[in-house]
Amino acid sequence: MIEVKDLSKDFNGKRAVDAISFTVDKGEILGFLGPNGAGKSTTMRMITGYLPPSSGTAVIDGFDILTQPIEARARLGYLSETAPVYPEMSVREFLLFCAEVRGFSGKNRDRAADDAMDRCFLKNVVHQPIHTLSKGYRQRVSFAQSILHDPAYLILDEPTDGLDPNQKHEVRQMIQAMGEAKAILISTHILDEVEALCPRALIISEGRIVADDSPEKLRRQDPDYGACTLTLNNPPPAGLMQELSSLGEVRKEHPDRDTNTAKLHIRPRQYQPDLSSQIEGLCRRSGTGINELFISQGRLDTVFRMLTTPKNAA
Ligand SMILES: Nc1ncnc2c1ncn2[C@@H]1O[C@H](COP(=O)(O)OP(=O)(O)OP(=O)(O)O)[C@@H](O)[C@H]1O
Repeated sequence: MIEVKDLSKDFNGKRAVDAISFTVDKGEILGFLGPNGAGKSTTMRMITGYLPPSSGTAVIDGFDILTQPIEARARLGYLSETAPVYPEMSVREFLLFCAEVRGFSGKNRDRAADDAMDRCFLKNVVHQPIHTLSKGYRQRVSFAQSILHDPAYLILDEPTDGLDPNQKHEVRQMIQAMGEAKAILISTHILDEVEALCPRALIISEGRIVADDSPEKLRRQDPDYGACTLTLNNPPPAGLMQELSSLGEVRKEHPDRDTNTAKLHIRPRQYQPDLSSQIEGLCRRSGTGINELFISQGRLDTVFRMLTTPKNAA
C-alpha cells in the first residue's frame, strides 16, 4: 500500500501542497486530477523521494520514504513529467544502464531490460538512439525505465501527455494490464482517461484534496445529472408545458421548423430516478408523442470545473 500522510510543501513561503493524505492499495489505479499548478507533480515528487516535503511523509509497503528511502524506492517505479533520458544512447543501452543503477548485473540485467522493452512494445527500436525516436516512443522508453525492476507501486505523472490517440490507447492498455497486480497513482488532465482507467479519482485544487470518489459518483454532483432532454413530435401544448414545469426547470430549445419537432430540457430540482417515466406519462396523457429521450449521466468535466474553480473567479 502507498500511504500518503499529511504531505505539505512550501516554496518560498507559498504553500503548494497542503496536508494531503490518501492511500492507494494493490490492484488499484487511482486517478490524480487537478488544474495546472494544483500540486500534483509536487506531491508525486515527494512520494517518490525526489523532493523533500516541508512536513508529512509517504510510506511505501511499510517503508518510510524519508527514513527508509532505499527500501521504499526499490518498490517504486516513477514516470516523471519530464523523464530524464540520455539522448545519445540507444534504447537498449539506456535501459541496461538504468538496470545497472537499479542494482542488476549480468543475465539479470539483460533480462530486466528485455522484459521492460517487451512490455512497452519497444522491440523494433532496440538499437535506435533515443534522440531519433518520436515523442510516443520516447515516452515508452521512460515507461520501460520506470518498470525495469518490476515495482509493485507505480507513480505515473501524465503518462499519455503529448501522445497521439493510438499511442494513448496502447499506453492505457499497458497501465490497465499492470494495474491488476500493482498500486498505481496516475496524474492526467484527460478526464476520459480517468473514466476508462480509474475506479477511483482524487481531485486536488490549490494543494488540497477536494474530492475522492469513483468517477461515476463524482458525475452525480453535476447539477444536470438525471436531467432529461426530449424531442417531441410536435410543439408541446401550453397545458403540457405547465405540467412539465412542475417536475423541474424546463428549457425550450429552438423548434425544428423542417420536422415540426420541439426539444425540451428538463432539470429536476433534485435528483428523481423516475423522472423519465413521469415525463412519458404526462406526454402520453396530452397526446404528444416523444421522438427521443435522453437522460443525462452527468459530466466529469463539469464537476471538475465546479470543484476546482476558485470561488471568486466563478
Ligand atoms: N521548484 C519549485 N519552486 C517554486 N515553486 C514551485 C516549484 N515546483 C512547483 N512549484 C509551484 O508549486 C505549485 C504546484 O506545482 P505542480 O507542478 O506540483 O502543479 P501540477 O498540479 O503538477 O501542475 P501541472 O498540471 O501544470 O503539471 C505551482 O504553483 C508551482 O508554480
